[in-house]
Amino acid sequence: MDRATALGGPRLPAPKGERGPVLELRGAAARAGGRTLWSGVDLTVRAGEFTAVLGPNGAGKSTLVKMLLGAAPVAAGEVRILGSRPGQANHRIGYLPQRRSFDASMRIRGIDVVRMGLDGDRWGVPLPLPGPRRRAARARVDEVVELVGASTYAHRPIGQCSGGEQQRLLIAQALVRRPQLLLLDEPLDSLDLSHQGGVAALIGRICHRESVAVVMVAHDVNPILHHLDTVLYLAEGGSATGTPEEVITSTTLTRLYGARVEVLRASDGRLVVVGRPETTGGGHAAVG
Ligand SMILES: Nc1ncnc2c1ncn2[C@@H]1O[C@H](COP(=O)(O)OP(=O)(O)OP(=O)(O)O)[C@@H](O)[C@H]1O
Repeated sequence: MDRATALGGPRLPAPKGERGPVLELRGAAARAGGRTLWSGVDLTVRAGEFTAVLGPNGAGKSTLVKMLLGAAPVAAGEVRILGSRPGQANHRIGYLPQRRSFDASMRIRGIDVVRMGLDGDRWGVPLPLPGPRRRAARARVDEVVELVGASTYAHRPIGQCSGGEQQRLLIAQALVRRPQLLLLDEPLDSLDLSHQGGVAALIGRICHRESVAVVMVAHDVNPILHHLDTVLYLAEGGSATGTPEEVITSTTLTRLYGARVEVLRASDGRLVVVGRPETTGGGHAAVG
């Protein structure tokens, strides 16, 4: 299941251009605050694949995302994104950081927030463009707003949009430059259940229909379970990689945590982890 063995050793093969994997980690390790957060991580993500990064608070999930953007060092092993080292292909990556929301008094329109993703400077004032480029930019913004189903509220001040609507607009912003990889850090956090389901389905659709590779940090796997191809579970400094059916099992999580953990399936199909040595208040009712 851990793919290190299947892929044979820590060295990465030579880049294969656009047809190669979008993301590859081989024997990768992360350090922060003077300690190793995780090590020996192997992961391959290809175009159109949806990967969830799960694990308890403090396991180093956000640090992984920062590492992929070149904002946190690779402590050991190899990491390659779109054939380059982390940080060198960021213009081809759409990124949605953790816990971003807008104050109710924020007057800027949703559509302008989306447009900022196109201009590169997400929080600056868009530069005036010559006519044809301006029209192309406007068409792309409209296209992506429609893709995320935000057309009816995109012209409202973003501060007046609901959390789920804001999240859709931010996903549109991350998508507007046609990224090949979408990095999402807990995009379902703080959304109610119905919005979680809607945004999860949207991300699944973007991934599988538009062939965008998605790597998403999640606390609860349940809203995305049916859209996922791969799970990377980080805990206790180690990792497990594979399909959700391979990773989210009593056997795998017991091995990873080094303590008895039971995975139960509720009658509605939701997975419940019991006995996980949880480090914070996430509870035992979710997997992640
Ligand atoms: N720059 C830093 N300096 C010192 N410690 C750091 C730094 N960045 C992260 N850490 C620590 O590394 C650990 C992992 O942090 P990270 O944010 O990656 O965890 P996480 O799995 O995303 O957690 P959560 O689920 O709570 O968001 C935490 O203990 C955090 O305090």
